[in-house]
Amino acid sequence: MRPIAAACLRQFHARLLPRSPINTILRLRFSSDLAPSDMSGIKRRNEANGSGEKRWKKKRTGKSDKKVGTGRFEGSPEDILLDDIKSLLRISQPEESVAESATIEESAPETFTEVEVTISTLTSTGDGLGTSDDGKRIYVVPFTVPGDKVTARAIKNFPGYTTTDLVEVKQPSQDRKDDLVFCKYFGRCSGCQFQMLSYDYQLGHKRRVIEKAMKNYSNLDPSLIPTVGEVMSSPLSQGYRTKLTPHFDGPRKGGFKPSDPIPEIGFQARGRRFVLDIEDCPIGTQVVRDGMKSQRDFVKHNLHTFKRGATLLLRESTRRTPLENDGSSNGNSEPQAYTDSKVCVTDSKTSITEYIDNFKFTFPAGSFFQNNNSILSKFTAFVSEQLDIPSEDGQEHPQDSYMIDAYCGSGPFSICCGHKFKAILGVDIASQSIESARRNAADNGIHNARFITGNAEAIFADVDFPPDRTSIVIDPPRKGCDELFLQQLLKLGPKRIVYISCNVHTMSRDIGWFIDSSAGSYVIEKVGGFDFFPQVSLHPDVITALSAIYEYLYTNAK
Ligand SMILES: C[S@@+](CC[C@H](N)C(=O)[O-])C[C@H]1O[C@@H](n2cnc3c(N)ncnc32)[C@H](O)[C@@H]1O
Repeated sequence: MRPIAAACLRQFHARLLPRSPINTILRLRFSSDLAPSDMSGIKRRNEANGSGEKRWKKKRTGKSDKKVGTGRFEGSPEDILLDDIKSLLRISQPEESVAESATIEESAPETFTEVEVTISTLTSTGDGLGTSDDGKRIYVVPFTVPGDKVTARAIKNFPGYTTTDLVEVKQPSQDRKDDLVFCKYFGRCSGCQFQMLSYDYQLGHKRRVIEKAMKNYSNLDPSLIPTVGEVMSSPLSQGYRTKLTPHFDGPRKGGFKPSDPIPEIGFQARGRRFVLDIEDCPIGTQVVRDGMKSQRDFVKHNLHTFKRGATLLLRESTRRTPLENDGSSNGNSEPQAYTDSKVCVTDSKTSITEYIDNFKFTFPAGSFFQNNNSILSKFTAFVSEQLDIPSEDGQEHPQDSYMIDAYCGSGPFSICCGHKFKAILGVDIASQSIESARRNAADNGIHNARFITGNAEAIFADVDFPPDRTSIVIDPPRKGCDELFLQQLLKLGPKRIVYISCNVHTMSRDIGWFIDSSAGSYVIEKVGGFDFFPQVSLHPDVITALSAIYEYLYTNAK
């Protein structure tokens, strides 16, 4: 079950730098009642990972566990937060003393007592961090900004750090803009924790998260990492989400009874395991917000029909009606060619429609499609440009070039970028998405595309495109690419690779492995971000797009 804001971001330690004991020790996971910003799946994660204290004391094995291979780094929010804590601890006290002696008790406050904290850092997960007076303990304080002086309530102690609730901002940072907060659930809901930051500040922070991720998790020499570009803003910073999934809990057995009270219907409460009742969510598009109200009413009036708790689906669908050419204008010089009307779909099997520019996409409401339509036009245009293969003598994209669309979903890249390629091959593990991709390609006049269902690496058995005239776009889920896929990609050696990710941490891991393994055959040309999730930290908050250019792999072999 996902709360309102899914997320993404992460880290690593340069292989060329010495790894301190604390690096390894800190690869523990949260085992608290609290968790970082994305609370989804926390129960399962806690059960799987055991106690944080044991993990803290885990000894390093001497092997990097952040490379492709066994025990590879998964880029979870817990790992990322812990690495940020580790960095701050390292600044405030000698590494050895932290690594060897950290215990829960050391300088730990009593649970539920209040502490005064000055926030010095904003983590990649979106939490503020401050150090205790003796420098031996870090306080993790949600909804804070570097420079804030706050009172926080200790919730749970771990070796070296304490998770807290924010009680009061005693002296605000100059970067805190509380008048920007637009949602009445701010501070209690687990989503949209950046509302008190200007949008420019949010974009700057997300850029720093990408920089940190590439530096810490790619294992690459810094000279191989280009300057991280600006994070491109979303045209809409509120009212952009075309999909919301509020949920409610229910009895484990026997279903709801007529006498049962109406449960809380909403999103995970910040730092708690219960659902916060949410009547309205202003980051949803208007039709999705309206749908939320009517679905809440539906649950209230039909509670007895639910056997247990449920996740509600609210998904925007667009009906586009061509206009008669009556000379009316949309305000630009171009006459308006259509009108769009929106409806909210709540059945996951119902087919819905979205447009990116004039490209039309239909897919089942429950399947994957990007949730912020407002940014898709400039994002797909950017990806299209990165896929271009410069010809020998200039900038022109050769006519006889080919495209691979790995993790293609219902085909947005094949369709928005595919017109300039001679042939396209797409792959996705979800057969439903592949059916949609085939239909969408046909509907949009892309007749040279073939889509196959399977693991991404299945593409390599099927592809016969000449590598030096092939571009590939890779858009994996948050866990990144499988090792086998990366190995075969390296073997194929396509001319251009555009890696897109909603988890910059696993992306950095994969790209680091790839660049390193290519032994100079590939270089990273560009790294930057697109802010798909304004107001939100981590999951999925920034989509990163990176392009690597093929230099000479296989040149001599052919
Ligand atoms: C982030 S989505 C991207 C989808 C598409 N590119 C888009 O922008 O709509 C990741 C996609 O990877 C697919 N996927 C997950 N694991 C996969 C695997 N092992 N092999 C191939 N596809 C996979 C999912 O079904 C999903 O469609």
